Amino acid sequence: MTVAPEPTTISVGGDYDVVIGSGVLDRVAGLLGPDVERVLVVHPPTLPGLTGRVTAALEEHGYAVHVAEVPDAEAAKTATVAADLWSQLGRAGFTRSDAVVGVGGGTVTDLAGFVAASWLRGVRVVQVPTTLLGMVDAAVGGKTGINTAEGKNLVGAFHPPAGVLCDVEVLDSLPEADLVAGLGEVVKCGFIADPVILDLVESAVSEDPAKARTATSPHLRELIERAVRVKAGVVAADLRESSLREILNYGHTFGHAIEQVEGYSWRHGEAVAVGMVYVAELARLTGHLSGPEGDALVARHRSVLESLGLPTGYVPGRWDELLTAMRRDKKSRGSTLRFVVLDGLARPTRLVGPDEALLQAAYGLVSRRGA
Ligand SMILES: NC(=O)c1ccc[n+]([C@@H]2O[C@H](COP(=O)([O-])OP(=O)(O)OC[C@H]3O[C@@H](n4cnc5c(N)ncnc54)[C@H](O)[C@@H]3O)[C@@H](O)[C@H]2O)c1
Ligand SMILES: O=C(O)C(=O)C[C@@H](O)[C@H](O)[C@H](O)COP(=O)(O)O
Ligand SMILES: [Zn+2]
Repeated sequence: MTVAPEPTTISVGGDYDVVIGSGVLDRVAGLLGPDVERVLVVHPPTLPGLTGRVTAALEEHGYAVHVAEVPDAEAAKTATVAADLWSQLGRAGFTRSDAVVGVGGGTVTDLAGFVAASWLRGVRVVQVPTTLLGMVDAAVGGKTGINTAEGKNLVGAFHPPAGVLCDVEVLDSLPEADLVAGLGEVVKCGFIADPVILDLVESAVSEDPAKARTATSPHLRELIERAVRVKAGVVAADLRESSLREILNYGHTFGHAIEQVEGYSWRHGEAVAVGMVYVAELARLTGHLSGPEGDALVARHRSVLESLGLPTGYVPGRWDELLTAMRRDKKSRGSTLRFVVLDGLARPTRLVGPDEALLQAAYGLVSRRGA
């Protein structure tokens, strides 16, 4: 019989904890604090069982629980959905000492966090991510937001959670494609900060490619913890993205552009995977990566992502739309585009205002018919 390892607690700058383990979902009440009376539990339509467990755990502790189901996936991250939640909070009389709990993937934690940030200018939020991507990235760090017709995450706030509960058991029901998309952000942490992540992924894939893509992979718990440590360290040092935090945006300028151009039919982690190959090629074209080592690092982007089943190419012929979307990236300053690129493995830096011809050439290097 294998015994599940004890939960791991990772502190984010001493401000709040991320708890990772089996069965930790039921600890939700302990994170709310003594003053809270009312709790709004925000969840997608796909998780009635998990939401019921969270709700029961809260009711057992005497909280007045209000449950709000929101549309699935990216359709949750709209002003209309946020406004509906504000109405629910208003009708139920939520005060500044009440709280929001987000139960779901990154789309739900982004929305729940934003609603908590904006209600009465900020109430407590506890995040219970139920996807790999939510656990390793979206629920940690206090970046909250919704989309507008013009682009991804264009409205939002920095609002750290009071705590994050990553119950790894819930990943058993996650569709494989969503698990793989979450591995895209894990791999990102490998390239920008912790290369052991890449070694672990590569060794898992060489042992058994199918196993590396499953929730029960023996490496998954370690990968989750390593990615959370990367994110926690970065956001503790630079919550408001004045500089260092931008490294977490590796691959996102092009990735977000794909998501928008594709009407959010691509998973975020898939689009970021292509975005990372795009910036790796851009780094080579601009001399940030050079020589055999640079070539090997670009090739490693493709090999590790493809070994997991993530996409590394995008269709040709969409340059104008992609460029328009990239201009709305939050790292842009005026008409100057800025990218996170690598000077080497785990050596992120900024590329400011590259020549448009090079941007388009990098697109040429990732574009493939049928991608
Ligand atoms: N705030 C941040 O720092 C940050 C970081 C990374 C990504 N994000 C955002 O996160 C979003 C992507 O998150 P995601 O990949 O989790 O997508 P998602 O929230 O759309 O979830 C993916 C799918 O999995 C389903 N699901 C969730 N948990 C499940 C479970 N345990 N079992 C079965 N099905 C389950 C959902 O209903 C959905 O259909 C994007 O909007 C992205 O912009 C935010
Ligand atoms: O936490 C961050 O900072 C990140 O950039 C993490 C990203 O993985 C995430 O997708 C984030 O939502 C992107 O933020 P944005 O500022 O580019 O909208
Ligand atoms: Zn992301």
